[in-house]
Amino acid sequence: MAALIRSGRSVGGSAARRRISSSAAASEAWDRSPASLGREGAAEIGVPARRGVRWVFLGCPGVGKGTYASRLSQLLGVPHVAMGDLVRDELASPAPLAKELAGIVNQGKLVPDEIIVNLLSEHLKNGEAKGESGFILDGFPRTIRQAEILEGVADIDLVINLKLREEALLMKCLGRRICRECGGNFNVSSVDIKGGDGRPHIYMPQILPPEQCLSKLVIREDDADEKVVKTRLRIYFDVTQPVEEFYRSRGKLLEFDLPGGIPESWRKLLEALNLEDPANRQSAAL
Ligand SMILES: Nc1ncnc2c1ncn2[C@@H]1O[C@H](COP(=O)(O)OP(=O)(O)O)[C@@H](O)[C@H]1O
Repeated sequence: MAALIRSGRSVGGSAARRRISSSAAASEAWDRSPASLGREGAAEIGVPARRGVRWVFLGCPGVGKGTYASRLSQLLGVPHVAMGDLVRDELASPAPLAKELAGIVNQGKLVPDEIIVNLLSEHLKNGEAKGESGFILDGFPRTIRQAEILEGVADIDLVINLKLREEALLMKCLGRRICRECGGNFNVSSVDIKGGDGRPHIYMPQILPPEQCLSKLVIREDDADEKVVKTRLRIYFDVTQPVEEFYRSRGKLLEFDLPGGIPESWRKLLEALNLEDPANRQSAAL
């Protein structure tokens, strides 16, 4: 396990770990990000570039962890590490483990911690060898044991907990489509759930694929069956939700209720993180 995430400096050991507010954590991490530091500029004046952010995304299946983790990874210049993709790559490989994994994943169950930690460790080691620093983890940790292992090897700056009502999660999983060629993620369901009892109206439009992807759309096996999606949601509530408390008690959890579709949610997430997307600034100026 020692191989897992060795790169970068640690921002204090576990005893010295500070309780930091989420927005303070975000702006502190932003200060450390290659995007704001300017790697070339730093090198020119002889200052070594500091490490990239180490953030984690938590949230139920279908909530959109992949979408927002991927956008933030581009914005902050750190790798997006999607645990589900690492598992699916292993499934698609001729590795002897693939068959065993398929049985677990296609039933919506969690892969044993040891296998997951090995897959992640290997991936991060390869990234480290290529000079990568920092990460945005999506889909890890999913158990308290995984969170403890991660805590033993890396200081996490911030954990973003994405939240959405259960009815919407179910619709989003069942409507998810992936382009087998470009890997693009789309959704043929639109979510429109009335507000009431203090809950806001939720509207998330379909995310339709471009023409060239239309004939190449596939459905993930674990999204294809409502029973399997419900199993994944139940497992999240039983096994993964305690991980939220693990980070809440360490002052690292940023709770974020998705307000609607991607443009609105992305804008509000950036606000909550005290970040600015230059692409948004440009389009606002047009
Ligand atoms: N951290 C993890 N621990 C155990 N199993 C995992 C983990 N991450 C991914 N998996 C396996 O891969 C599947 C797909 O993961 P992911 O794409 O992240 O799904 P979701 O869309 O449900 O969040 C999970 O249902 C599980 O079987």
